[in-house]
Amino acid sequence: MAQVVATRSINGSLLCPASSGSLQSRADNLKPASFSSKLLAREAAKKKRQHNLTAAFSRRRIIQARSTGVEAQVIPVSPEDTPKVEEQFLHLQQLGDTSVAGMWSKPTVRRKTKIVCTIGPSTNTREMIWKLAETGMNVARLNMSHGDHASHQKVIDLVKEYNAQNKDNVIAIMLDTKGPEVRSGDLPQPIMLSSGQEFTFTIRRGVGTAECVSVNYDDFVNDVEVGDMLLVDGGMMSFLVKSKTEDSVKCEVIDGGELKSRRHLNKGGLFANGHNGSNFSAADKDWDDIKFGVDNKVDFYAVSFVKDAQVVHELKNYLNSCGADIHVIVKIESADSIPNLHSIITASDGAMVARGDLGAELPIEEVPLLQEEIIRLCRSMGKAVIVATNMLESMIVHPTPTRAEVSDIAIAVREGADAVMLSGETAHGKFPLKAVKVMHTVSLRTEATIMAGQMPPNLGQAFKNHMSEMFAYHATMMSNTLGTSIVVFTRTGFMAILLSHYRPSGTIFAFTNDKRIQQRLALYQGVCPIYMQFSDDAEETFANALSTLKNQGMVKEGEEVALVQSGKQPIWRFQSTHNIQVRKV
Ligand SMILES: Nc1ncnc2c1ncn2[C@@H]1O[C@H](COP(=O)(O)OP(=O)(O)OP(=O)(O)O)[C@@H](O)[C@H]1O
Ligand SMILES: CC(=O)C(=O)O
Repeated sequence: MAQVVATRSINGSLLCPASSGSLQSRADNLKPASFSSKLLAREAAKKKRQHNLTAAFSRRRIIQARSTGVEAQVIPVSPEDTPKVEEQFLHLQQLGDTSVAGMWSKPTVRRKTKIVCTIGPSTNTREMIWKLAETGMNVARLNMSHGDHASHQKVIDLVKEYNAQNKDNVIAIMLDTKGPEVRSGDLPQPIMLSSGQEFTFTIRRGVGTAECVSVNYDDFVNDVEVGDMLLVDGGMMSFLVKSKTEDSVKCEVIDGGELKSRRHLNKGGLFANGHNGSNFSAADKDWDDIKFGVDNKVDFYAVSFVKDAQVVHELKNYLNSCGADIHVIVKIESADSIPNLHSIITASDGAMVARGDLGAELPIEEVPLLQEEIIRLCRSMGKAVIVATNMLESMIVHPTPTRAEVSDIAIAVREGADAVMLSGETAHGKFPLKAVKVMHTVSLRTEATIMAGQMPPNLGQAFKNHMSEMFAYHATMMSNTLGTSIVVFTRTGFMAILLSHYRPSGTIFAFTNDKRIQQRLALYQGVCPIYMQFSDDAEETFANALSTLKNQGMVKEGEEVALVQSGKQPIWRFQSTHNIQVRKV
């Protein structure tokens, strides 16, 4: 039986949310901060800040004390990247977040758009994983094109250790497959190549000199023609093919630069015979990596160069056969995938706009249009969507971003991405923590200007026959109208993910009794996942959840929350199947 319980009367029409006083005041808060309002807010916060900073210092001391038992690790980043405590919290206060002293003060709480960080040499230590998590990382990405299983294992273990210690702020793990890509081989050190000089790519293994480097694709020589233009990393360097032998391709450097190890090669179009979306099953390394992910119970696979839905079905069948509950994010990065976008996304749990390769395979001017389209499609289909690559590229070497990069993040947030991703910025950049902080601050600021109720027009349509979708829709409407957060109980994550797709303006506090689900939910826009044992009694569980939120400073005494109990298999079926309530904390 469906039941809707409201413990207070709702004035005004749901269709005219602006008539609600609480919404109006929230709208006022969302207005872009003027200089004067910023100054007033600063004045008012001045006293509080003194107190908060003292608390922040003690919290930092606790964190430092926790890590003192750990063997010292070399952090290969600039010392400037270590944020000063004051600096760390000031920007939150400027954005109106005055709850910086509590354990829930972690930036993840208020920000809705999640941050994916690629872990590499700059960040693969215990200290840096901890710092990234405290600065705002929600998902740790492991790129299987680099490193080996031992190095990735170390990172997975560290993230799991962090999660075990910080139960309120868990980090999801995403394993990004190498895919059927063409890469140059290892070099003892980067080599400088100048325009006009000759350079050779060879299919011979293990070559890495100043004149010649190996390529990992046996059909490379057959696939390349004299006159072709080879692009490194999507165009950072380019090479004109001048001649071929049985095992090598001689080129003239057109756009020179620094060639490093394992660089991505494109042909300004497609390589044939499987590179650029070959059958996924053809890539043995990918299967080894997938199994590695199953063994380590990662949360997501990001699958490279998906060209059709078959690849996703194949992977999902495999995961079912070994009882692995891992979600599949398809990377949209090959020209072949574009005509099949709808079926690929339907088969998956979400998509990544992998702009690096997308911009190498298709004209770059198509990338922003495709980004908008892929986000729109994912949101209308209730799938997660991540925007990736070059978001803060200049911060690999500089401590501040370009203004264009800041706008890029703001656009992805406005378009409604679940997450924005950092690649080289956190993997091998000089300022990984500053990059996360910029992403956090820009996302938060942009979100503050987005008005409630911007759900995709056809989302409700697609789901209108399902009871839980109807409840997600109405819970969103109710919480938007009243200006409350939403509290939801979920064993599979389904209901929390569903709510996230409706993009309610308040936080979705998702209580789950499964730690893996808590981790998975870290990717989803607006969801704050909380682990809690459920009791047999629904009422007792609700009360526990509300007191947890209150005790941790997530909601205040007297505040109202919209509480949703629904889903494919409601938890307390015998008590009530579906209900939405408004409760006073
Ligand atoms: N696990 C790792 N070990 C060593 N270096 C890494 C690792 N992960 C990333 N890197 C470095 O960081 C760079 C940026 O990471 P990113 O994940 O964007 O890889 P990419 O090779 O540039 O592109 P793609 O995402 O298409 O694989 C890499 O080119 C590599 O130099
Ligand atoms: C992320 C990635 O693989 C790309 O942008 O190509």
